[in-house]
Amino acid sequence: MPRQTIISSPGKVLLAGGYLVLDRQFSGLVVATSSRFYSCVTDLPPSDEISSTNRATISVRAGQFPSTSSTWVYTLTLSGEELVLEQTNEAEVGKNKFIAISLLKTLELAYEKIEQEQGGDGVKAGEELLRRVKGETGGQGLEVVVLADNDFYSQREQLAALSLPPRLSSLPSLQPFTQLPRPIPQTNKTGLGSSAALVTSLVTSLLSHLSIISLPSSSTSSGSPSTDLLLVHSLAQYAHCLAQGKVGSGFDISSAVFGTHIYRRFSRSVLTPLMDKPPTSTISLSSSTATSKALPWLDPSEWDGSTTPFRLPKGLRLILADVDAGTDTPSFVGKVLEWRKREAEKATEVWKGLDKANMQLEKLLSGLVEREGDADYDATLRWAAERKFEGHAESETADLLIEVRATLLVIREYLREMSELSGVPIEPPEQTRLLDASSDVPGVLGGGVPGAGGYDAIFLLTIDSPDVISAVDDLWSSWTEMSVCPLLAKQSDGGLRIESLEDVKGLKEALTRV
Ligand SMILES: Nc1ncnc2c1ncn2[C@@H]1O[C@H](COP(=O)(O)OP(=O)(O)OP(=O)(O)O)[C@@H](O)[C@H]1O
Ligand SMILES: C[C@@](O)(CCOP(=O)(O)O)CC(=O)O
Repeated sequence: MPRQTIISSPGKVLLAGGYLVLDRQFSGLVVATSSRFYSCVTDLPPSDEISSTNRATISVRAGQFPSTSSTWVYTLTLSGEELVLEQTNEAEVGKNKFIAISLLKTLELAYEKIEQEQGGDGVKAGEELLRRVKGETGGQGLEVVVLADNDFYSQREQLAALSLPPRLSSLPSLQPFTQLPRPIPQTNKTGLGSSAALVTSLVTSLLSHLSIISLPSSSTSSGSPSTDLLLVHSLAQYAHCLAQGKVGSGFDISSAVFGTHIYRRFSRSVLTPLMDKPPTSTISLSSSTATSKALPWLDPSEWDGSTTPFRLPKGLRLILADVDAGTDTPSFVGKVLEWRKREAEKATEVWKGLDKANMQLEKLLSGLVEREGDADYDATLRWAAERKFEGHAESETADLLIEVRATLLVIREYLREMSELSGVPIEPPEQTRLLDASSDVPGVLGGGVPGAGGYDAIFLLTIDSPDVISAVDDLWSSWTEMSVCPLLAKQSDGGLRIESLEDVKGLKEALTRV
């Protein structure tokens, strides 16, 4: 049996803090999802041909997409004082920047770690890295298969093909890792952060497989993270920023690594020296290039972002929907920030007010977490599932639920004000109507547009009761103004996870399907 390493990362929902979280003064509430992205690394067997001792193959296949257009093959060659990574099938399948950069930066870091451990002989460290890529048995290299839970991509067509309506109750009928008909660029994503979860699981599975790091069996933001986990975080942030061509806030990578938490970003200057390096596909093994190493900049002690523990209270549920209004997602961030610059005084007022409401939401949700053990907690949630939160507050838990509802409305008001002032449809009127109607369903606390907003998605925070969920499902399936397709995902606290093949439903079948 060839050696195999499987790592998964959760998707994300930025419940509160969109735009604000780009600025270190403010933080955001990021909730990880139960839907995950998997990266499976397996040793390739030795080849029958006389394989070159100074070369290894690394192939990465997006398992649920057409394999002819979704397998990227690279060779890693040791040549003098360099390791060179080259894609061999670019003419046939094109590039996948997120994969190519993740591979290169992971190998670069792996090389630097080995060099550090071995006391500084560059070429020897390069040889050792190549040996690890080829595995104990001297195989051809590594085969990676990446697979995302169905939620990451729109499943409207797949449901229609099974004659199923786009309802929550239909989703379990889809095969896990359902095969999608078109290549990735022609596939609609749902906003769970496929590229961040891909990069995070990919770099971690490779570092782990090459014995560069060792991970705890599960990672959440509650315990203090290990140095290896923090290093994975900085590497994934770096690779993701390079592939995106910009330094975003990084909340998506942070939740892919640590799970649900309150996120405060790292200073852009942490990554500037690495982002400014000229692009290259080689790793120099010469010790005279010590100044251009990545490791010193990725050292966790240099990173000033923070993750503060936070989770949704027991008995509440996050429901998500992919809203396909048929619009392009324009570059909202640039326009909003332009407006913020132009009208600094007004924007600061809005930013501060919105931040206060976001932090109030965090305080109320944490207040509910503290009450989870109270004798009346479950009964109060049952009460809330039937009422529309009007009327007399019957307990402190009820007070908190009512306040959560009010605070979600305040946050939405601020986002609409931002929309109006900046001219960017963060919560456009179509979404307002959908959110208002959804918030009117008994047992729904409220909702909003996650992250940057727009027409793409909505989230609801509800009492986790089958009646409430099916009432939401009914409303959404009868909604005519836009097509609303629910996702299966719930909130989940965990971040990166080591997986075993048997424990993930459908994974074994998906890995053997070509
Ligand atoms: N299953 C996959 N296999 C390989 N690459 C993928 C896969 N899913 C996404 N990608 C990569 O991520 C890119 C999409 O990244 P982009 O940053 O545009 O979207 P995103 O913000 O992650 O989207 P969303 O949040 O909607 O998932 C794709 O072009 C592809 O390079
Ligand atoms: C607008 C912004 O704050 C959030 C974007 O979130 P999302 O990708 O729409 O979930 C940008 C960022 O944080 O990088």
